[in-house]
Amino acid sequence: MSGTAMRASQKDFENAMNQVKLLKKDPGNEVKLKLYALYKQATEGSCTMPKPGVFDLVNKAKWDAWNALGSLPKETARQNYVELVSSLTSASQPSSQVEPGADRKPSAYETLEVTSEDGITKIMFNRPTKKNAITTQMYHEIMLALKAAGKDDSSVTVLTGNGDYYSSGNDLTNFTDLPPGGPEEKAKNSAILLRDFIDCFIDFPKPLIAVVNGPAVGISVTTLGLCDAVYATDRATFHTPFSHLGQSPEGCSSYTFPKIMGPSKATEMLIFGKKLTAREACAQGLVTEVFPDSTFQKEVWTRLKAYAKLPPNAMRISKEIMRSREKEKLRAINVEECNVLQERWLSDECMNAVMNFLSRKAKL
Ligand SMILES: CCCCCCCCCC/C=C/CC(=O)SCCNC(=O)CCNC(=O)[C@H](O)C(C)(C)COP(=O)(O)OP(=O)(O)OC[C@H]1O[C@@H](n2cnc3c(N)ncnc32)[C@H](O)[C@@H]1OP(=O)(O)O
Repeated sequence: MSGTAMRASQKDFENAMNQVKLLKKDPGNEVKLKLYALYKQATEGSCTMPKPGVFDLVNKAKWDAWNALGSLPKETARQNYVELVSSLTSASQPSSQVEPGADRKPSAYETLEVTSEDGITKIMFNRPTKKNAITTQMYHEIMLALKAAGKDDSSVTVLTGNGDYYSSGNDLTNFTDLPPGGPEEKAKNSAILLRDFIDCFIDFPKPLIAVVNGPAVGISVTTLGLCDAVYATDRATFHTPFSHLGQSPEGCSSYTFPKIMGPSKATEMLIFGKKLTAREACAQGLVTEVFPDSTFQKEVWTRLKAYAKLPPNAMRISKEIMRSREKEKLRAINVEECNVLQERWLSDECMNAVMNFLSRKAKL
């Protein structure tokens, strides 16, 4: 088939189905759901299947995607399927032009961009089109990057985001990828993953600085309480909508937030989900300093480069003496929060909130 104006034939459709199997890169859960829905609509017509139960996350996500196509005609679904596959295959074609930096070593990370320069290791969340939401793969990559940065010869480490968001927190599609043991096994594995992830922050040996380039949500806010300094653009906001999501605090925030801002301000954030502006978060001690967005990057990086010239061993030792008394306590709090969350993730309140977001009924 050439051009999108022509109707896709059955042959085009079959070719597209074969091309999907040959895709070199996993197109991600959302695209796979779209492909599934279009395939079902093209071959069987509108969805008449009974809706799967709320705990049957994968089948429910598939059902939602198919059902959302309503009465889309079979021919249109076939056409859309062929076009979607075509866009995926052309995106994965190697470019004939040499990209700048093509001779650089391929990155060890798919979801991060990690660079080391001027004594600073910068770990940048790099899923800008998904507002840097943190997938399971990304949790693992951040842990690897932090462990490597803790041992490299840089003096300070920076966490930041690519694009307009710092991070929208946990990627809610993490809830749909169920192992054979179902939601219980997923919740158990996720609690272990979360505990190990947060331990990497607790144990990080050098100054760890968050450069908050835009809004931050959920776990990307709570981990700020474990960083050594937080610099934010005045465009940033800070939002922990745990109750809205049927969840409870993580990242040791049940301890660090009341300590930083006092119990009632922490209650507003962690229980009532109040979203703070950068200036409010600074007044409450969660943010170290706020900069105008227009000069944010320039001012912050000039300052960080100066800090990175300070003697690295002195900085390490000072951090150790400032933080060591709290480490055991933080680890214990981390375990406790993960245990509570493991139960919360299986609750109707949490499942419904996640499903509402995934079926596009709710946003924060
Ligand atoms: C069974 C147990 C499993 C448990 C697994 C958990 C493992 C560890 C958990 C640790 C706990 C962490 C707690 C938290 O972090 S809570 C916070 C979770 N985050 C959210 O609820 C944010 C949800 N996102 C939104 O409300 C909005 O996207 C936004 C951030 C307000 C931005 O809105 P805007 O209109 O500007 O942009 P879009 O919505 O169009 O976003 C662009 C695309 O990005 C996708 N997106 C954004 N954020 C997320 C997210 N957190 N999870 C998944 N996808 C996200 C969005 O869907 C758009 O995608 P599209 O272009 O394909 O439609």
